[in-house]
Amino acid sequence: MSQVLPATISPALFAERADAIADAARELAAAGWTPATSSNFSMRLDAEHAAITISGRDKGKLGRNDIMLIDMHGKAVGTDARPSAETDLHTQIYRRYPEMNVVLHTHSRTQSVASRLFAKEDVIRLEGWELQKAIAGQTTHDAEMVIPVFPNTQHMPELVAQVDAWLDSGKPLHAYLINGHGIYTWGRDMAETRRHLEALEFLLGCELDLRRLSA
Ligand SMILES: CSCCC(=O)C(=O)COP(=O)(O)O
Ligand SMILES: [Zn+2]
Repeated sequence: MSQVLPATISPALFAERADAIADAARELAAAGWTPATSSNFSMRLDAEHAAITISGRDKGKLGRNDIMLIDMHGKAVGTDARPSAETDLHTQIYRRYPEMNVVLHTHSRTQSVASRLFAKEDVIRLEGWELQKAIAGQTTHDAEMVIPVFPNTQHMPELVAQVDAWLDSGKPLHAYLINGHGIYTWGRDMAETRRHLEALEFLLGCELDLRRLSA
């Protein structure tokens, strides 16, 4: 499927972002965090557009042609390809956080198990871990960082509404889990977002170990 770009987006910029998404996806897939075609990834191109993974593709085998253009309402632009089923969660972050340029969503085993275990409490409270400082704006292990766990649903507007409600309440949000599903996190660039994802994977694993050991 071919991608036609609007005159305002240079082919070089689209290619650079598509390659960055595909490279990250291959590495995350190699870590086992994108089983069975799961997960989706996007990068902002400008105020109105983002590049995002085409739905259903094997995230370990992505190339430039597996990435497509969408507008900030999640509509395909210049292609008949179908964007990720979870596109609305990406565009929501871009609309709510103009400074954020990358959104990564994965389904690792640790993320999936933690989402089920902590769903009973609605949130995961991280405190006392030095690696919390890998999240932008976190300056000490002493501060509590709260990661919400939202109920899963196949009805995307409900998920979007849950995230909106959290943000509208004024609580900070660096990432969230969806129960039985996976994690979403974001950042100003790919390196920052990868750092967030890796730190959260590690911290969730530590919390699971603590629960296991204190059982
Ligand atoms: C087989 S995974 C189910 C859908 C999902 O959760 C996911 O992350 C991948 O969906 P996409 O449409 O982005 O391929
Ligand atoms: Zn998913």
